Amino acid sequence: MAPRPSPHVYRRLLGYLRPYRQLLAAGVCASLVAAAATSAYAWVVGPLLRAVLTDQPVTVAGVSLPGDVLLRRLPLVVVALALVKALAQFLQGGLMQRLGQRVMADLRGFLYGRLLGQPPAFFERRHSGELLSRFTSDVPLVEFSITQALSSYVKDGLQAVALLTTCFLIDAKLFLFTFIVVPVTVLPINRFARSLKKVAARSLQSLGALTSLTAEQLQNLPVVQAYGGQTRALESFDVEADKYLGEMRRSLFLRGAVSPTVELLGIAGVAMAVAWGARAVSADPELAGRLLSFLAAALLLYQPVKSLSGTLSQVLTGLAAAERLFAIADEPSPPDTGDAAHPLSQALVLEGVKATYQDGREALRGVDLVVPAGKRVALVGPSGAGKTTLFSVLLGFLPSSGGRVLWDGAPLESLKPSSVRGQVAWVPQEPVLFSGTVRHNLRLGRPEATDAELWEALALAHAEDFVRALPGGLDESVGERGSRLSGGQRQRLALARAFLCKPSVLLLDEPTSALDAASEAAVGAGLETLMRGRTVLVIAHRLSTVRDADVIAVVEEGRVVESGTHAELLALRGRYLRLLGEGAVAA
Ligand SMILES: Nc1ncnc2c1ncn2[C@@H]1O[C@H](COP(=O)(O)OP(=O)(O)OP(=O)(O)O)[C@@H](O)[C@H]1O
Repeated sequence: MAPRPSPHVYRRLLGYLRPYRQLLAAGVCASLVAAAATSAYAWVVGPLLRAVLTDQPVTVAGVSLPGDVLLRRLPLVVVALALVKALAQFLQGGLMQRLGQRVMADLRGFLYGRLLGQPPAFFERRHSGELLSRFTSDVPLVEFSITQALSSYVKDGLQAVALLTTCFLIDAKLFLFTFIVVPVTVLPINRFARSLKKVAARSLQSLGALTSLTAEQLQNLPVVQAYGGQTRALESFDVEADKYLGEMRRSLFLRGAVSPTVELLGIAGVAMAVAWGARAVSADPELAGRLLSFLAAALLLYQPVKSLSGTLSQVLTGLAAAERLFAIADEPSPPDTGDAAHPLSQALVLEGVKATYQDGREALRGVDLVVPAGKRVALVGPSGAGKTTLFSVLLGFLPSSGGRVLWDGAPLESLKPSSVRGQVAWVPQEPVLFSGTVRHNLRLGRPEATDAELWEALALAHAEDFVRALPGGLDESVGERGSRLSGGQRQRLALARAFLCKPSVLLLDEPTSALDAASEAAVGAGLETLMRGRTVLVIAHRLSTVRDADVIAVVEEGRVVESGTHAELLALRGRYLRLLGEGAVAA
């Protein structure tokens, strides 16, 4: 999807403020107080300086006061104003930061939620490193631009408006003369803004590529090292890093140029005011006090205007990042709607099922298969035949491009995908564990499971003894991807997790490789218990599994080419026999 234009993105970001209207209102109030206090400085500075420089009585707010009274009272007023301003700014900063943080937490949660709903095909098109860079680089940029922008736009914007109004009220003619330059500043800023946004988008893209490259090389470092690929890895890193540096150089140049340009134009305006004012004062000495207040207000304008122009460049970078975030979040995800799937009671029937990957490869070319409820069907076939693809279709990860899958007679598309997955337990060949405790890993499919249920599942998976022997028991941490457990132990935890889901259908990619004989026996015993009484579709790697199956389906080139019992298929003396001869199924 093409990135949306930025006004839309900005409006969309502002939409995230809606739930926090009160916080925003409180922040704006605090800013108003701070802005009023800043303007009041300008009003008192002129009379104060006049009282210091001359002996004559000075008029403040229509009251004529002698110089010594003014000198006694005005410093107290200045301190009081400073106090009010400091307090208001402190409040304003805190409130706006809190608001920005909440908005960003919502945005981050929204993005993550959208990612979690995407099918595997979405992730195949993107590098995980690139997606990570959205969280690690883009989200903080948006966050910074929102918190900074809110704070600065409200605080500095109000102060600038208050000070400009003050200048106008002090002397309208002088105001018009001085600030004639203001519209002139808008033109270069606008040009800067457009170029800066383009450069920011390019540098973010470049950073994403750099993150992807680094993540992939580091994740697979042992292989990179084993093949002596460090130099090549470093070279490709340097190429990407140079690209990123080039984009950043352009971005920093533009960012650096905004503030000085605004500053230069502002100072030119003030210089003109001084020149004009000096001439006007010689004609009208009464103007001197007003001129001092005017200049004080104009100089006080310097800080908010400088801060606003700095904010502008951050906001533009943040907008470019937000555009990238929304482009990802707006990718359509398959809807989770339809009828609820009930436990399978009759059969799972596949009629001419076809499936094509995004690159156009047709991995299933018309699979016909009946999996009767409560029976075991073993899939055998050479590597690349389409066995795993079949599981992807059944789990709703890959839509079928032809044919039908019927769940007790109901087409799979008519059933709610999450309810089908609720009925199905998928045990992949390589168990997937997450860093966290044993309990955390077991509860993946059933977060509400009690400890008693966890122990029951562990016992059924033949994993109870080893978990009891762990110092922390259920609270023992398993390490990243379960690295603190053996392969067999990881596999048995994965089985216990499947038990907890109480599935009616089991999709099993039989775990055999990388297990020693003792582990294999334990895992095999757990598997046997898991399969008992359930409808099982198993990608078989062991002869015993194939022999025990009620139906064996031989898959080749995306089709079921033979099916029957072990004895029937042996008698056929066809593909099955040849597969056994080729060692596709281990003894
Ligand atoms: N994500 C993908 N994108 C494109 N093609 C794919 C993808 N996954 C698998 N394929 C292709 O689809 C075909 C079937 O693959 P599949 O993984 O289903 O085979 P398999 O029978 O499970 O093989 P193995 O026993 O080696 O795991 C293969 O030609 C494979 O290259």
